[in-house]
Amino acid sequence: MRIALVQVASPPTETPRARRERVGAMVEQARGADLVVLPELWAAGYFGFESYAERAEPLNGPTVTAARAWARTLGAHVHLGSFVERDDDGRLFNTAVLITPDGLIAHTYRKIHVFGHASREAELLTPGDRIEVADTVFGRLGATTCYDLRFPELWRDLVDRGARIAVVPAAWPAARREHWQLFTSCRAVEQQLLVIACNAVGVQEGGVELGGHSRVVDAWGGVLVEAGTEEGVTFCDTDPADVDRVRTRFPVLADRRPIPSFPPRESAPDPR
Ligand SMILES: O=C(O)CCC(=O)C(=O)O
Repeated sequence: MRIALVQVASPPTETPRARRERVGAMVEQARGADLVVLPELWAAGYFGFESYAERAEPLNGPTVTAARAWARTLGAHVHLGSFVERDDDGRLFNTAVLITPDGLIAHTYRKIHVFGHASREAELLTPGDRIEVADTVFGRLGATTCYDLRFPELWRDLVDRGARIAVVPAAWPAARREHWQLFTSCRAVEQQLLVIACNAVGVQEGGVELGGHSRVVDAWGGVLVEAGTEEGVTFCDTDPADVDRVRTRFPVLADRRPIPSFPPRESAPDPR
């Protein structure tokens, strides 16, 4: 399996159409990959909160339509990262989408843990309330988006649903890059998954610098590839069956035990 991580910048002055065309040309450089992965909210720009409403689109809007065409042209799966989705009731979501080489939507995931620290995402977007996995030629796959990396219970749920691969689109700031590296490695080892994590780069609204360092981490914790802080395409070759080999050789997941809850959850103190 050849993976291409497409690290994208979203400069505030660029128009949506110009960005789609520029990113489309970058995706073209990923030709030969089986799975092409992009970051979180690259079309709107994660920190472009003022434009979320204006740039929100339905699932058949310009961003997903462009990504479906890229998938067909490359004959590859394209995980478009995520985009600001507007549903029929006018609610906005941070929605990740996987597209097959035929241009069909194989999987969507609306980010559950919307981010509210020096971020207006939690104010503007509705959190998702569903976790789903998709059966692909690479194995069963799920997605979690950026801040979701900090919530291992979501990841364990993916494992319980049979996921072998987790794709993580992100707009993770450079200021917390060590956390990004730590959590992507940690989730891979703890959940025994192949983690494919694609981050944004560049400086966005408010002067926030995104951290790059998109990476692929195998189920043993090996960092198979790690990009730098520039825009561009980074390739990684791996065998997704390695996940099963790790789970068989070191069957931690089979050793799980029911955990008695103390104090009872309803009387647990507020940790803040
Ligand atoms: O958790 C973090 O430090 C970054 C989260 C974030 O930027 C996001 O969810 O978009």
